[in-house]
Amino acid sequence: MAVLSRLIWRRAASARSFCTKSDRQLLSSPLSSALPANDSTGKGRNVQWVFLGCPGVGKGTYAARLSKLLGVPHIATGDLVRHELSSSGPLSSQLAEIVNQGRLISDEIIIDLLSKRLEEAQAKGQTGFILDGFPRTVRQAEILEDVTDIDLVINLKLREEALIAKCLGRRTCSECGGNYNVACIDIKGEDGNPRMYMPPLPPPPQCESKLITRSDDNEEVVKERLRVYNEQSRPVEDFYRLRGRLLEFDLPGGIPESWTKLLHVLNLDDHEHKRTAAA
Ligand SMILES: Nc1ncnc2c1ncn2[C@@H]1O[C@H](COP(=O)(O)OP(=O)(O)O)[C@@H](O)[C@H]1O
Repeated sequence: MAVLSRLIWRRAASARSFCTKSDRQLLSSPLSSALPANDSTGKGRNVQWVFLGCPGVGKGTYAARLSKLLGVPHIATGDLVRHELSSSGPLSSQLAEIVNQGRLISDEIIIDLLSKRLEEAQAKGQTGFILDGFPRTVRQAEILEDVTDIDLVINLKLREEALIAKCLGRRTCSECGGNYNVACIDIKGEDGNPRMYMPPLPPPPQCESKLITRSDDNEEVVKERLRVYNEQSRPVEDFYRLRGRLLEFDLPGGIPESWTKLLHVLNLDDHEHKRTAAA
């Protein structure tokens, strides 16, 4: 196991006072001490952001777009877990059982997977990241807090009926890895809530026959994941709210509309214009 993983886990497993100063320096170095490729924070490094939100809300979609825009890696712990599942390594069957029941895998395993991914980023000289799907428990948030200086936490929000439909409509192309959604969500406005319309995101013709559905995207498991989110991950929102770092974002509709609004609240509309003009 990599040094960082060992140290982070030792940190997680022990009391706060356990770590020596040199441990602390080692712990934080992969995330924040290398020279920045692009200092977009004024802190001598690139952005270190987190996406929170229920299953199906679109964390992956918007985190991937922002990471491209800001030139930082998009690190999704769900992808790290699925990669491990597909590797048929020793952990694979243990993880499959947990994921397919809609439960969370242990803090120890997820931190180990994340540490390895962060070390790869460090080796490439990357100083920022957008995390998606981590932290999911208050304990994970505390560990992250000890080793990084998270700038911003974006909490994506959508009505529950839309979340379930979106999870059930998710498809991935088994060849190119592209993500699509076949659900057409149209919830009429009532009780002061506006109408919510999210058109499908259909695959291109060459992917149509190669679409696969995640094994945990069936109704029973999605409902369990939502229950687990409310029980174990909702308190993470309060963790960051209390620290003044939580940005609440209600998705207004489909991707074009939501992306424009998100860039606006993040003060990044200009960034997008410059990038499009330079392309
Ligand atoms: N931070 C984490 N802690 C524990 N388990 C995790 C974490 N991230 C991902 N997982 C596991 O991987 C599964 C898939 O994660 P993800 O793709 O992020 O799903 P979702 O669509 O529910 O947001 C989760 O249901 C959980 O079992």
